[in-house]
Formats: sequence, structure tokens, C-alpha cells
Amino acid sequence: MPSPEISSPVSRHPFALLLPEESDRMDHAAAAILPSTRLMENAGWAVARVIRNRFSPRRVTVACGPGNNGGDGYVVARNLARWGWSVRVAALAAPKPGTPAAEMAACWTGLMVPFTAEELAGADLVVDAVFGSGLKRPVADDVAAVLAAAREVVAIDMPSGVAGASGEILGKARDCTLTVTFVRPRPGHVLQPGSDLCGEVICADIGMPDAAWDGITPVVQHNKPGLWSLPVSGDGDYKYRRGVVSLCGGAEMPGATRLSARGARRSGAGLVRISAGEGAPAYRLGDPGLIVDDAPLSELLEDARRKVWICGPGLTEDEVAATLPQLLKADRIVLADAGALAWGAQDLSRLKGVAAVTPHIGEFRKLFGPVEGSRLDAALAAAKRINAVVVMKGPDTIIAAPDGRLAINTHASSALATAGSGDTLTGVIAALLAAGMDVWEGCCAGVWLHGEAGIEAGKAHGGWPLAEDLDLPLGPARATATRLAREAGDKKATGSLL
Ligand SMILES: NC(=O)C1=CN([C@@H]2O[C@H](COP(=O)(O)OP(=O)(O)OC[C@H]3O[C@@H](n4cnc5c(N)ncnc54)[C@H](OP(=O)(O)O)[C@@H]3O)[C@@H](O)[C@H]2O)[C@@H](O)CC1
Ligand SMILES: [K+]
Repeated sequence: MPSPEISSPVSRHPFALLLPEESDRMDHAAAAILPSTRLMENAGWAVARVIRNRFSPRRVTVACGPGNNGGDGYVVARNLARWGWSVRVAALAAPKPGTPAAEMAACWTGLMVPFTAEELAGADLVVDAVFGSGLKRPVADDVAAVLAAAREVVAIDMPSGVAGASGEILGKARDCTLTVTFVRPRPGHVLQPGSDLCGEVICADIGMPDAAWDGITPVVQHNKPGLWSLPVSGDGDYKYRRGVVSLCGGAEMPGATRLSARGARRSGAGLVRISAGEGAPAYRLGDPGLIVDDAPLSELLEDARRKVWICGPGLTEDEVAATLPQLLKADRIVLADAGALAWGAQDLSRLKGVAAVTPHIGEFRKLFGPVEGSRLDAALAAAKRINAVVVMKGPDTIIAAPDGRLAINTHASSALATAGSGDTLTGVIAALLAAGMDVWEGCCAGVWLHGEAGIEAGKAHGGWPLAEDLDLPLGPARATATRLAREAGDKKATGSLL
């Protein structure tokens, strides 16, 4: 899934996905510094410029709502008309008198047409300036029906009907070719289902004063290298410094555990060991570099170097019950997945003490109940509930920490939708935690590396890789992430354009 293109200086919070309340606070702060219509003029001009760059002159109807989104629309109309385009404005309702939007509406001296399906259908291009990203209540059916009649749409800030905070559709919304937003993208630009309607997303610089960022610490981040940095390897490395990953291996389903082990080994773990008990012979048939232990778990836990454990992939619930409590009692950093989630779903307190869980949406619902409303809110509430990082896996993966940090990963490929892919991810994350990364950052980095490996494996295998194909691209993925993180750091330092 492509990332929104940001065309603004990124010295502050380059990965932020602004929540509507954060954006409102910035607007308030900016209003004390700039004339009230300056940002609206800049926003409308930026959208008009994008349209001029992307389309040849054509008949445009700008559909304007009563708020500031509509205000931006009047500025787009004025600029396009100034450049000789044929432009009409269809207003859903007039802006409130005395507002910046009303001032912009008063500056529009061109044609006004009724806000009807016929008018919008008659235009070659419709600019959707009805509602912006702060939408909180459903768009009425008759309004949505008018927008639905448009042949092609460019949205200002957000397609009307998509909640910027969550990507939920409030009422109805329609697909757009292009969405131009401002300052930083919003969660709704990257979270499904709303993100599917945005088309290409461009984030424009509208000259937001630097001081307007004061006091704003964005909660939600777009998961990219630079948000985190991978552990650096050096000449003095040895296997225990790179980190040890241990896995609980079951007797019945060795495949999943082996995929996790491979993910960990290819992601830089110095040593990967499987505690396999009676199942040891099956694991010994496999990779010779994998250490297989058949001693009792209690004995293995005497080794303090074995800090990071994976519990769940390839385990039955009985096998989880026989191992997870021991790991938690021994105060290990535990990643719980698959079988451990099924066991934990019966009683959430069984997961107390795990560092992270990695459920897909089905497992998430079994653990935490139905997801109503924002998935971001649901993931965060779950992380607080179990006091662990929650990785809610999907085409757009959410990584939530109990301290409130949230990231959304869109660097992925549908090639990852294959059995065993999640087991590999658990191994990747474990390797990063074993190397000393913070749990939330390690989960963010692991999800990105796994996505990158999926993209590359997809290319190498005609779009249809197996989970077994995901491990080889993990080394190159690390190199790519390290390079991108360095470049992001350079851009942040110089405030240059992304
Ligand atoms: N920093 C930035 O990013 C900048 C952002 N800018 C722009 O500001 C935009 C945000 O503006 P905004 O806050 O005025 O919101 P917007 O969506 O235009 O409309 C609110 C109006 O719609 C109404 N209304 C709401 N929902 C409704 C519904 N379902 N059905 C019917 N009515 C509904 C609501 O009514 P009320 O709730 O008050 O009753 C109110 O009258 C943003 O998207 C961007 O384009 C730039 O100008 C400058 C810099
Ligand atoms: K809009």
C-alpha cells in the first residue's frame, strides 16, 4: 500500500498522523500568529496547484460544505478560474457569517449551481469540499447520493464521509482519484476502509507556523524506518550480544515454530533455540544451525541469557498451559501468539506479564471482544487492558503500547496473506527484542521488516510467495531499513523536503 506523499518541511514529527483534535489545536495556535484566512488561502491554492499539475483544463464543479473544508473549496474554485478553467460552485449550505469560510465564499464571483446529482454528474471533475477529516457524524444519504453522481473526484483533506481519526465510513462515502491534505496525513488516510477511497494522497505544505506545533505531541505515527532505528552490528559482535531467542516447540505442529525460528535467525538473532521436550527429534531433522533442547523448561530457564521467548506458534492450548506460566514466573520477555492467544482468550489474566501479543483481527475479537468504531481505539484499549504491546495484524497493522503510543503500518503486501506468515513475524520481532530494542519499537520495526520482506518475496515469486520464502529477504530488508532510517534522520536534521 503506497504511503501518502508529503510535500512539506518535515523537521517536526515527520511520521505523525494527526488526529483531528491535534489539527484543531494547531489551527487555533496558528490563528494567533497569522491572519485567519491565510492558511485557508494556502490550502486552497495548494489543492488547485495539484489539480493543475495532474489534469488538463476541464469543466470542474467544486462541491462546498458549510465549514472550513468548504472554505478551502471556494479558494480552489477562484484559483482554477483565474487560470482559465471552467468552474462552478455547488454549495450544500452557506458558511456561517463572520467565518473565514464565509469570507472566501464572498470572494467567489463565478457561477453558483444547485447542489444536485445532475449538476455534479455534468462536470468532468468534482472537487469534494463538503466535509473534512474532523467528521464525527454520518453524512446524510441525500448528500452522499449527490457526491456519488460525480464522475471523477478530487477530495480536499478527506473524502466526505471518511473519519480522519479512524478511517471509518460515517454514513456513505465515495472513491476519489486524489486526496490533498495538509500539514501531515491523518490516520484515516492510511486505515481501511477509508484509505481505500482516498486514491493517491498528497500532503501539502500550507505554511503552518513552526510555533503552532508547540505543545503538540502526536499520538499516532506512520510506521517507517526512522521512527525506530535497528540495533547496529559491529566488529565486536558475538552471538550473545546479538541476542538469544528461545521458542517453545510443540510435539504436534513443528512447522509454525520452525517458521518463527527462521524469522528470528534471519533477522539477526545470534542464537535461536527451541525447547522441544519430547518433540525434539522432529526439530532436529531441520535446520542444523537451530539448537534443539529436550531438557525440562525449568532447567532451561536457569540460563539468564535466554531472556526473550516466543510462546504459541505451533503449540496446542495444553502445551501453552504447560509452558507460558513458567516463562512468566521466570520474568522473561514473552511474545504470545497463535496457541497462546487461544489459551489466553479463555481468561485474559493468563496473559498478564507478556510483553506483546500479535493477534490478527479474528484472534483480537476472541481476546478482547467485538471491535466497534475505531480500530485504533480498540487496539489501545486492549494494550492498556493487558499492559502489553498489541500488534493488531492486517493489511494495515496497528501497533499499540499501553503507555499510549500508536503506530500504523501500511508497508505490506497481500503476498503476506498466507499461512505461516504470522509465525515468521513473531520470530522477527523476537530477534529485535533480543537485541535490546524497546518492545513497542521492536514490534514496529518487526512489522515493517516483515512487510518489506513480503513485498520483495512477492516480486521474486510472481506475487505468490510461500511463508517459507519470507525469511531470505529479511537480511536485505534490514539493510533497506537502516538506509531509510539514516535518510529520514538527515531530512529531519535539515528540514528538507520528503
Ligand atoms: N490545519 C489544517 O489542516 C487546515 C485545515 N483546513 C480545512 O479545515 C477543514 C476542517 O474544517 P471544519 O472544522 O470547519 O470542518 P468541516 O468538515 O469543514 O465542516 C464542519 C461543518 O459541517 C457541519 N457538519 C459536520 N458533519 C456534518 C454532517 N455529517 N452532516 C451535516 N453537516 C455536518 C458542521 O456542523 P455543526 O457540527 O457545527 O453543526 C459544520 O458546520 C479541513 O478539512 C480543511 O479542509 C484549512 O482551511 C486550513 C488548515
Ligand atoms: K472533503
